[in-house]
Amino acid sequence: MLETHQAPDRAILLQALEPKVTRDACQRLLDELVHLSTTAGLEVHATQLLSLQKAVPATYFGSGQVEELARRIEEDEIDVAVVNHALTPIQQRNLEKKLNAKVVDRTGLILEIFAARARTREGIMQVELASLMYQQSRLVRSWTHLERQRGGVGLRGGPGERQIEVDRRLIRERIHKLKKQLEEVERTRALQRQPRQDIPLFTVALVGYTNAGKSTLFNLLTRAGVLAEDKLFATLDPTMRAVDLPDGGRILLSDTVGFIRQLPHQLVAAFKATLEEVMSADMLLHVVDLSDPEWERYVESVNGVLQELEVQHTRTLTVYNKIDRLESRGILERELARGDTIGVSAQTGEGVEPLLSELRRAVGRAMLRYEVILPVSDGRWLAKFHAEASVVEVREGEDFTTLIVELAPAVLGRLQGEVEREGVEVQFRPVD
Ligand SMILES: Nc1nc2c(ncn2[C@@H]2O[C@H](COP(=O)(O)OP(=O)(O)OP(=O)(O)O)[C@@H](O)[C@H]2O)c(=O)[nH]1
Ligand SMILES: [Mg+2]
Repeated sequence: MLETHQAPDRAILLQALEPKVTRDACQRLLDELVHLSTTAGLEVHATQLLSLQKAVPATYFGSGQVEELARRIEEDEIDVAVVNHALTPIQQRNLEKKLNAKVVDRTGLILEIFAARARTREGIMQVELASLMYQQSRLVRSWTHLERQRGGVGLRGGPGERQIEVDRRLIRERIHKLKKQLEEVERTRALQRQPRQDIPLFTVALVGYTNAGKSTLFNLLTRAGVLAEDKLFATLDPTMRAVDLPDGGRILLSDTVGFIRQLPHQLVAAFKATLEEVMSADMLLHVVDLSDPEWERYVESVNGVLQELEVQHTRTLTVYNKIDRLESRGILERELARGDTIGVSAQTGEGVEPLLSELRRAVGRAMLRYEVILPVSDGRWLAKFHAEASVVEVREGEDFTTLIVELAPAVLGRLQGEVEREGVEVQFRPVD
């Protein structure tokens, strides 16, 4: 683990210049790595692009390059080399030996960030599981690490195959146990969620590239005070809040973990449960940081993940955020002309009213609007409507109360059935 509580580790960030990729594109990947490394609590001392025709099996970079790097690392007293690629366990181990520094690859770095940011029990377990699965493939390395710690004391002839076996077994057992616990947590969550499926609240999930401003927008919309900071992955576990829309009506809004290009596959699997909220949402708000020159590329990555989650057909409104930072509004105007888009600044609040109205319209389209008339004395059914429907208006009469409610078709059917069975005096009338 990177020790973020002490003085930050000094890091050099390395990106290969591959033959088919332009120098500009590689530089942008390196810029993103700077962002990720800072988020992980590293002090970025230097960055370097290294030409690479083909990855070298033993050390990833070529031997001349590695020697030069080793010299620089020693001179500049660098603690960590971050490589913006997936290294094999062998490459990582060899590089650590030759560079005499800790070597972290892209997956390892993202795991570190996720581990530091996990909040809920489920999130923490998911990260541990992903990280154990990552370690499992790297056991050789963690074994050499153990050997170094023991300082060659020679426990029963020193750690050998037997020690690897023991470590392997321990990791396997822990993985097995975690998987079971996670299943249990997920079952409980599914149970807790069940009543919600019946509640006719329109569910909206915020999705988008990391740092796009989802949590800031979420806060603005809910005033819930959810953690928002200028670090990547500030949100790891989804948060859900009810939001009151102008002219009545409520939605359930959920904030989600930021997406990222090439999310390590171990994490995609581990975070599927976290993204369940996205998969069951009625509508997605795809938040885009329009002030980032890379925004188009990020939109593509996010769409890729949405496709993986099989939600590419869910109604999506693209929310161009951070418009307060734009020097010219030309791009914004061009993008807005495409439709199903809106420009906002989650920071200044600009554009939030139109966004709320847009949500209001979406709810209106998805839900049925009914006028319900019930006897004033019937407190039980009044409470039922408040609990199970979105009550837009209440008109108190002398003998009867009239409600304007919005509800999902399935809920309407169920409530009408109950009214009939119980023979209560409740009338429904559609409103357009
Ligand atoms: N100028 C400006 N900054 C913004 C705006 N919205 C968000 N930010 C800033 O952008 C940074 C990231 O915002 P977050 O809301 O944490 O982003 P996020 O999408 O939730 O990020 P992850 O949870 O890491 O995926 C913070 O420093 C915000 O203050 C905006 O409209 N304008
Ligand atoms: Mg966030």
